[in-house]
Amino acid sequence: MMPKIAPSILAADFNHLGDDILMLNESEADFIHCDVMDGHFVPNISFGIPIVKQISEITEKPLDVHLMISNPDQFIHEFAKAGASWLTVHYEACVHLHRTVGAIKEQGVKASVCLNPHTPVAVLEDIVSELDMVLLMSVNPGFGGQKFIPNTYKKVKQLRTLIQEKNAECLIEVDGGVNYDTGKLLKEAGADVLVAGTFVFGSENPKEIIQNLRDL
Ligand SMILES: O=C(CO)[C@H](O)[C@H](O)COP(=O)(O)O
Ligand SMILES: [Fe+2]
Repeated sequence: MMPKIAPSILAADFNHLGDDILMLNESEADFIHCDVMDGHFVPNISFGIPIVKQISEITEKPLDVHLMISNPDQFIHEFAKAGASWLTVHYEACVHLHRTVGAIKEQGVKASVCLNPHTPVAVLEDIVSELDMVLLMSVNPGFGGQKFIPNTYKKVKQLRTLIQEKNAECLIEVDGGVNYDTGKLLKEAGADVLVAGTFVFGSENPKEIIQNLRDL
């Protein structure tokens, strides 16, 4: 199956963000990945609710919002109202993960949980059946343009096995350091959605990169 592609606008030119969103409307992108960072859960600050809302006003693509924030429960309603179609919270940021996942679904938004590179897939055993997607970080969250961590391939395979064992219907998304080489191996390992920031927006022709990633 063709992987879905979620360009991360963290690597877009924020002086021309509107143009980049309109360009993505014309592309084969499946989602727009929005990286929200709070300077507390991760050592960087990106953007928040107002920017997500403005993107939602001009995009034709579902917004895949990756919350790298402490205490995400506090903001679920606001991000849903701002136009998120998917909300991803970090396992490491949630004390009552089952409650948080329920709160996302109550908003009519698809629920996704993210694991940092050091967090084993096994922690999802009792929640995976409730999820629409799992996001595996293939870099430490906080910055774009980092080097892919190869241990991720093993985690994709372990997650695929867990999803099958539990009869769950849950997509596997991978985020960080995705390019043609890592993307191909991720697809072979069983990934459904590839996030790509630097590789897409660092290129002269982002639409072609998106198309090629889909066709890997
Ligand atoms: O969540 C993220 C960083 O925390 C980004 O989505 C990720 O890093 C994508 O960027 P790149 O493709 O440049 O590695
Ligand atoms: Fe991300």
